[in-house]
Amino acid sequence: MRCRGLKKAFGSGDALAPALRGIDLDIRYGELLMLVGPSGSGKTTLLSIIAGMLDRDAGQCLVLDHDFQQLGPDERARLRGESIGFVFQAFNLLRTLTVAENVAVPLLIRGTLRKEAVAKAEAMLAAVGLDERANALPAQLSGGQQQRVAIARALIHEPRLIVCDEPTSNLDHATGHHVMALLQHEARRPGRSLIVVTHDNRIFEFADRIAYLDDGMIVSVDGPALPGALQ
Ligand SMILES: Nc1ncnc2c1ncn2[C@@H]1O[C@H](COP(=O)(O)OP(=O)(O)OP(=O)(O)O)[C@@H](O)[C@H]1O
Repeated sequence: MRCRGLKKAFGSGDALAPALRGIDLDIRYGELLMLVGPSGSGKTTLLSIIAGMLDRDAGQCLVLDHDFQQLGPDERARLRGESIGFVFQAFNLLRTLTVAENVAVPLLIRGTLRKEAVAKAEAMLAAVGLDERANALPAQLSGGQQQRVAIARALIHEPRLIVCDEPTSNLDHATGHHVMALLQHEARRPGRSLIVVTHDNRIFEFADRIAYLDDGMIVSVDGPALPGALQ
């Protein structure tokens, strides 16, 4: 992922409010990058542009060798569905499907047979410590358990880029560490990258680099320098 001079504002006229004011950022394969900064500093806006959910106003952004903004709606949806896994603050679980079926959805959409998809979902649920809840409905789970279901769903189709907005916000310390270890393991696999927006300083230790945002700018990047990157 490579962003240069990325700008985004919301509103118009007198109410125009810049959210990103020129972001330069690279993410390499095998890396877990955290985006950290005060509320309103632009973290979710940046994540949304990287994940192709929001258009930028200016600058460049190449994700998995594609510029989302140059793609039509079908191509965008296909690239997102195949190559990006999402973990949002709102878990967006489907209430009428079981936990295993929810996790299986990304595979079912891609045409995997139901039996195979659910078996994979059960294995992924075991990885997040929820195999015993596979047949429950989401409403029967705690917030932290639903968070882990959302993480299992984001990983099941082995996306090359995983974007997470506050993935540990509903988790206790031990569960948060367990989930971050799983995410870190995913980021280490060949051809993978992971971006985590977080306020949770208990998980900073899992980052390869931490980019600090303030007022729509990256003010510093901690961690090993990237060759050729603007830091
Ligand atoms: N859809 C929107 N419409 C108008 N303004 C928005 C919108 N989304 C974000 N903003 C504004 O853009 C700025 C950056 O918001 P953003 O949500 O990216 O910050 P953040 O760092 O993720 O904050 P938080 O940590 O509270 O989630 C804020 O001033 C916010 O009010």
